[in-house]
Amino acid sequence: MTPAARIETAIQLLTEIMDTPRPADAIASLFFKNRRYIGAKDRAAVAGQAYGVLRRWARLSWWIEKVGAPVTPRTLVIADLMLSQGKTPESIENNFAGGRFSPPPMSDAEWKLAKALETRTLAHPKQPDPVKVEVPDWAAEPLQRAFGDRFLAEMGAMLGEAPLDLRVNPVKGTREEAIAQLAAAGIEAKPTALSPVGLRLEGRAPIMALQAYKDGLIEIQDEGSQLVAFLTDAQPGMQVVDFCAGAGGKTLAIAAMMENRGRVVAADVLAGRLTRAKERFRRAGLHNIETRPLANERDPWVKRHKLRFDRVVVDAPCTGTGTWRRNPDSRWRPLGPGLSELEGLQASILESAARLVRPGGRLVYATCSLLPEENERQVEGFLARHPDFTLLPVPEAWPANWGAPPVKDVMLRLTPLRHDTDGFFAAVMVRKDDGSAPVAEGEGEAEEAGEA
Ligand SMILES: C[S@@+](CC[C@H](N)C(=O)[O-])C[C@H]1O[C@@H](n2cnc3c(N)ncnc32)[C@H](O)[C@@H]1O
Repeated sequence: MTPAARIETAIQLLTEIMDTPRPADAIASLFFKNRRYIGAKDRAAVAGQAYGVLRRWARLSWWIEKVGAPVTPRTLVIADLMLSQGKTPESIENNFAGGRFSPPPMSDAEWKLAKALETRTLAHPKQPDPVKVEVPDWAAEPLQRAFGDRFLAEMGAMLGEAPLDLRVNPVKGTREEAIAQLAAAGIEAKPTALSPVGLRLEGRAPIMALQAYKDGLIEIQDEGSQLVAFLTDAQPGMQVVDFCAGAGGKTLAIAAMMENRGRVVAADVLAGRLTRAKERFRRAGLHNIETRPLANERDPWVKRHKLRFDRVVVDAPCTGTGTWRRNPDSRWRPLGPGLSELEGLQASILESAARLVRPGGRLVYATCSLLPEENERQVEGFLARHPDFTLLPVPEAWPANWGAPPVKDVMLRLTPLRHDTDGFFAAVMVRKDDGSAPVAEGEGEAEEAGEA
């Protein structure tokens, strides 16, 4: 592809991302699937340009609006070429030559924009703090309140790309074996600092094409997500529910901890996600997982199984503010419910799922959000309504034989700045075992769960 064709294709991709209410990753993957003639290097360049704009969106938009131009995929790319890539207006004009494989010629407003940005840099001291660190309006106030004078540093650490983390599946092999297999494929992987079964790769690698992946020895999972799963301290033989299992990232880690013994129920309201998760369970060689599609969090299955489970995980739907490095588009186009709707849903899911926990059992509440409204406030509210639950500090919840706990705090709050993981929150609560809990109804309804 010529540089002009790459620019035009990036503008097309960006237009699809801005116009389609789906995650950018899904849109990009379909975009390239429909254009198989685009080779790997060109694909990387086109995606790099489009994602670069998504990562620099607020600062680019700030400049475009300052100059009085409309914010469009074309002006965003023009501003990015000027401010991030040091191009001149003339060189951009040369690429915007029209014809089959180039962007149509620049309008007067676009030319004026390019000229106005000559000698400028992306950052400007007059940019408001949220613009400097690419924080959208809907999240600025709660994040500023949460981080105080660390706001700029914490959010600044979310501007770059996330590393690629893997989790080694102990059912299939050791971390050393995985490192050796990756090295044989020319991929350097280093042990993660906090997860005892994690590996970190700098840069991208075609993981899914590797034999180690196909054999289930490695899975893609952020180190923070691995740590949340380990806080269950799920033991072989236990009964566990992963209430918001989704595509099964944490279910896999939990079932592997249990060495394939006992039972894990992967539940979710999206049956399609559970179906996709089954393939991952199979690849991982895990046979102790059942799937349970739920109509909603108050599905009658919950009542029928109350007080039955040793461990219940609620990995609640959330704003995903902790994953902005991976999903820069989610800052600008939050696709699910808004914060206040999520707060109600999170409380309702926690309330219902808690019924499943047996006396002495654990309830792990987690999000990939950095917002206290979705995290500490939910846990505090739940504990105030349920004096039969108490908080178990992270160092006490952490499995005894898994090395040092990742943090010394009562609740787990991971951020890219401080832990070099995605942003994650988790709190572990235990139902008191003092004989005051109601007795479980009926027994042995395992056969009701779907086959994994
Ligand atoms: C953060 S994602 C889960 C990610 C997953 N645990 C993992 O580690 O890969 C939250 C999940 O909650 C599910 N969910 C949304 N509303 C729900 C509800 N009312 N009851 C149960 N699950 C729900 C969503 O479908 C989504 O899969």
